[in-house]
Amino acid sequence: MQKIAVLGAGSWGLALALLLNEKGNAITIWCYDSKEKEDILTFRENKRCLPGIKIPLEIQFTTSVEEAVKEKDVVIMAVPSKAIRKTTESMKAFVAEEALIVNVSKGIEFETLYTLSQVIQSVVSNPVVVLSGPSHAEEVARHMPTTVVASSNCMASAEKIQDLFMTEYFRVYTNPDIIGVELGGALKNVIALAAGVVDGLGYGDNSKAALMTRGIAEISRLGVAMGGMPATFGGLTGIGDLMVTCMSGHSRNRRCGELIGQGYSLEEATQKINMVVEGVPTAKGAYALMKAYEIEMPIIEGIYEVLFENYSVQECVQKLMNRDKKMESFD
Ligand SMILES: NC(=O)C1=CN([C@@H]2O[C@H](COP(=O)(O)OP(=O)(O)OC[C@H]3O[C@@H](n4cnc5c(N)ncnc54)[C@H](O)[C@@H]3O)[C@@H](O)[C@H]2O)C=CC1
Ligand SMILES: O=C(CO)COP(=O)(O)O
Repeated sequence: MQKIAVLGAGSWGLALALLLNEKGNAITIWCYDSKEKEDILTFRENKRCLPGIKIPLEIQFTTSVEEAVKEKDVVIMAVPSKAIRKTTESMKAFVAEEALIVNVSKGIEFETLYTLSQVIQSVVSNPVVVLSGPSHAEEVARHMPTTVVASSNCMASAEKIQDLFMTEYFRVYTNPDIIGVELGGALKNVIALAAGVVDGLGYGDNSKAALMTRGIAEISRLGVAMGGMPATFGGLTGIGDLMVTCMSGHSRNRRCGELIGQGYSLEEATQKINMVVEGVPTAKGAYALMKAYEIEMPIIEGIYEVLFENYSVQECVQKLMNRDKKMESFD
């Protein structure tokens, strides 16, 4: 039995907490929002983001970071990417030196262009493991077979997390390529916004397949330039996560793109979804990385222009389809 803190009471934090609770661990969940905590305690459910999933009484909730992380063996970071640095700073004084930190959030810190494990590692010296892959909370919470990857610079830590999370419905692989794993998980959210635009515009499967295929080419081009291994982008945290996010009815990023394709503004779309849409801030980081590494990433550039430079989705499609003719390439 491990003592585990889960920081974040949204859909992913809760789904993973339920799994770890089923395996006999002692779970304390930190809520950022006291109203969210009260609602969860009243209904034993988070009706905003994981309706219909009951939360057992033995799972504890607190709004104190100190109470959540003190004397815990494992701390799971399940807050939005923009809050990773602040949340890590707030737990620094209380987290045990030997506690394993598991990041399950997906994004890039815009100010530093760090991956999220790099952000955590810049604040605390605990070993950090990233858990990523095609895994919607709504399905994991209903025990639907799911596969993910645990990645770390320390393989022994990745293997501990593999053992901690493995169940009959949740299969965990390890992969030592942490930069490749993190970039795949973060960047696919931007491509998923584009896939949603395809749905919103009423285009078909041809367009979606094109976006996904050329999207993974863009992700791996940048990922390899940043030190990732090419094979990682063909794996669960690359093409696997891209597929689930671009095709799923659960995907917040795809749905946000769909609303934008239907004519809603970015603000209206994110308000309607009322859950974190990581592709939006990540588009800014991805665009800056594209410039910094001088990599061609036309889909990511197009989404950036739609979100932040007032381009219409029609202009974006036209620009993509009328680029200079070229040979198909994957590097
Ligand atoms: N939902 C899913 O199926 C999956 C989500 N993820 C990732 O997990 C992370 C969390 O996503 P979800 O649980 O879906 O989000 P959510 O929108 O369901 O919940 C976010 C949680 O963070 C809290 N929060 C909001 N602002 C905060 C702040 N400034 N500081 C600290 N906490 C704050 C909210 O109160 C809420 O408990 C994201 O990076 C997402 O990409 C990864 C895999 C699957
Ligand atoms: O990362 C995810 C699934 O692996 C969640 O993606 P969405 O935010 O698009 O729902």
